Amino acid sequence: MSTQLQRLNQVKADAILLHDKVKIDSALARLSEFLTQDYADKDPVFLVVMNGGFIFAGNLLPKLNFPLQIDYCHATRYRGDTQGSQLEWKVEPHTNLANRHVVIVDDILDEGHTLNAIIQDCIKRQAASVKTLVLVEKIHERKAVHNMKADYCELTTPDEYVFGYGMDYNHYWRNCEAIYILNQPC
Ligand SMILES: O=P(O)(O)OC[C@H]1O[C@H](OP(=O)(O)OP(=O)(O)O)[C@H](O)[C@@H]1O
Ligand SMILES: Nc1nc2[nH]cnc2c(=O)[nH]1
Repeated sequence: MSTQLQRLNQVKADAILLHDKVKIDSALARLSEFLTQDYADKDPVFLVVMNGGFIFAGNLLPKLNFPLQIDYCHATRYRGDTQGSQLEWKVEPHTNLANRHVVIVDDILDEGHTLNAIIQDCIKRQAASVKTLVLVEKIHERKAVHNMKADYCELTTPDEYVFGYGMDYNHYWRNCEAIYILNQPC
């Protein structure tokens, strides 16, 4: 096995389990109830933020038994690193969001710069409403907007780098079915 693969396996072996599959599944069940109450009659667009949002969206959206559309955008500011920098738009939404109820779906609200930029973009596109749906919120005082919170979120993480369930470590391990805290020097 290459040293790179050995290193990646070691990262997973050393990581600390934060939320297991059972906990994530029950968070998804609660989210699907709230979203059904709020959006069943609203013809919403769920705008999935690539790459991190796709596993969360792929598991949650099939639980919603009402008409909805799915689009995606890709904005990144970590690029496989554990520290964020300038936000880069890679793909903008394709759907015309004017007068639509938009729910932005992402894996994590950390400092919130990514979600904030996408919210502003949806407002600029004249969406009727814009809400945020994230799998996990990181607890700290460095939010892009004071006290920023997602509209829909059922899990939190301490102020540590996490991976799994869509979130990467050096572009790997998005495929973990649980969420782990990285336990290596960054
Ligand atoms: O709240 P913030 O501090 O802005 O960080 C959150 C963003 O960081 C991650 O994306 P990343 O830039 O790693 O791109 P990726 O989804 O392609 O991995 C994650 O998927 C969120 O979109
Ligand atoms: N994988 C991952 N991506 C992030 N983007 C912002 N914070 C994080 C984090 O803790 N883990």
